[in-house]
Amino acid sequence: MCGILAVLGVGDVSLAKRSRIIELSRRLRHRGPDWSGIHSFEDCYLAHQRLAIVDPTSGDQPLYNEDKTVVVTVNGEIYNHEELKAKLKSHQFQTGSDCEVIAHLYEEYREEFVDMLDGMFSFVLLDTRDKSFIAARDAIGICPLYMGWGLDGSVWFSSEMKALSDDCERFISFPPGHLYSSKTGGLRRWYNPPWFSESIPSAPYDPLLIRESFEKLLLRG
Ligand SMILES: NC(=O)CC[C@H](N)C(=O)O
Repeated sequence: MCGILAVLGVGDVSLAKRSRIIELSRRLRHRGPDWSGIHSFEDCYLAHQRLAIVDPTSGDQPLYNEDKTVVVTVNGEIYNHEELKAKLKSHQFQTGSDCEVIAHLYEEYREEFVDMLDGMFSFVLLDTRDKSFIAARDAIGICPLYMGWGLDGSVWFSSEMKALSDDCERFISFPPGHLYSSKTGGLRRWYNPPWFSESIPSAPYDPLLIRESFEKLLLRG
């Protein structure tokens, strides 16, 4: 599981606001009993409740890039993290967490890396250099994510509705396979498999091929 809560642009850097966000993050404690973490940058807060799975000793979150200008809070598991790390030779990883790869991929590819991830995930990433942020959810929505808007102009993301419903004027269930970018201010679909198209398949029915494809998928899991 793991629980994530991110509050961006809340316009309040008081201790009272920080305490409120920690209190709200505690509402997700049942999702992650192993660690509680929070990173704040000006009026942006990223919190995490961790159920430690990959690298329990050093993978506490939020996670960062090398100089800590990129911060990320993640629920989920990135199955192909070793493969992706191998592509990021010039990067120095601080932990053995599968999720750290997200911060480094962002440095290389900006918003265009989400379809490189093989796994189940919901995450929020803050780039402190320009205070922009992105949030994304896996292709079919295995990991939950909600998004909300506060009256003060703040944008909220949470694994469960209960951490944002009291403080947001309105909120939605974050659509699976989508990415939110603060730069464009909107949601867009990152998951675009060829079978989303309306075209009717012309390949003849081949039960053996179907069986082999299913087996391949199961072995990968
Ligand atoms: N439970 C989770 O979402 C796990 C997060 C991350 N993969 C870890 O192992 O810590």
